[in-house]
Amino acid sequence: MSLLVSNLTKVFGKKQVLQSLNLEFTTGVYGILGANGSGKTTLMRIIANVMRPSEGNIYYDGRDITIMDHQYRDLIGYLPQHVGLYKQFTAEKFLHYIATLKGLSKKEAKVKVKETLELVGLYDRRKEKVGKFSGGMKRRVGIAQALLNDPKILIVDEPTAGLDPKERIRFRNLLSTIASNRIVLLSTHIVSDIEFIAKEVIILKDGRLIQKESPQLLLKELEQKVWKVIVSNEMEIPAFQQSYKVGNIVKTEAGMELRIISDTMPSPHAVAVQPNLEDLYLYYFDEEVA
Ligand SMILES: Nc1ncnc2c1ncn2[C@@H]1O[C@H](COP(=O)(O)OP(=O)(O)OP(=O)(O)O)[C@@H](O)[C@H]1O
Repeated sequence: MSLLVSNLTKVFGKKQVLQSLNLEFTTGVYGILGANGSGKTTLMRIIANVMRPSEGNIYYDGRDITIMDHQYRDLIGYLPQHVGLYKQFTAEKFLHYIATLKGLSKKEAKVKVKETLELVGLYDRRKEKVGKFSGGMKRRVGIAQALLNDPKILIVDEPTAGLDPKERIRFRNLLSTIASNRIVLLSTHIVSDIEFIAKEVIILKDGRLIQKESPQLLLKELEQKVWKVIVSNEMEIPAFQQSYKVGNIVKTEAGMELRIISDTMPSPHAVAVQPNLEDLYLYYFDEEVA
């Protein structure tokens, strides 16, 4: 199974939001990482076939998705950033309702609703109203609805926003399980979401592809670019912040320890340290880590 994004461009008015993107996906989780406004949602909407590109094509197993039309839609499960759940419905009733909208027969719906509720760990809570669920549980209902038609391609936009750390881990593991025989595209600006589960990380900046690599390779490329510098006087910190990207600053017995991302050694006493994905985010996006 393969999904090919070819020369994809999207323009809104005069603004070019996606610029000649070329990407290929096979089964597994792909993390789409980018700062706010980098084009993640636009890319996902186009792949989900709810928005048309200005230029370029998408091919599923070699076939243009515009020609496949509803056949392609049947292959897609999409969980947008903000999904409207019917709060008065129980989880089970809501899923039955969506199954009807997706054109499943009553018999198919019965099987799939049970199966997806079990998969997302909500079968025991199926009789409870969705409005009473926690953020994580609502996201799991969202995933369940996206999986009802047994999609080959699952697209989830910022799925862990607003979840607590425990819910986030649970959600990540769920996506990992689902991806064993599907393409899962996950957009996020939270680095830890993709650190452990993504086969590849796609870094978007201003609608351009900056990197597409496994997390391991991306980190390897950062070796000798992440440094630890200890300063004895706090007054020295602003000078480093002006000249370099400075990550965490920690107070230690030896003084203030600065984590610095720099292609060159930032000070004669700097020591190279093991890079992590937070460093990667700072390296590519000159911003605070979310
Ligand atoms: N329908 C639209 N009309 C005009 N501009 C749009 C439209 N949709 C998105 N944009 C603009 O396109 C750019 C990319 O938006 P997009 O939502 O794809 O980014 P994103 O990476 O998903 O950001 P976020 O993380 O904030 O959701 C933004 O500058 C946004 O304002």
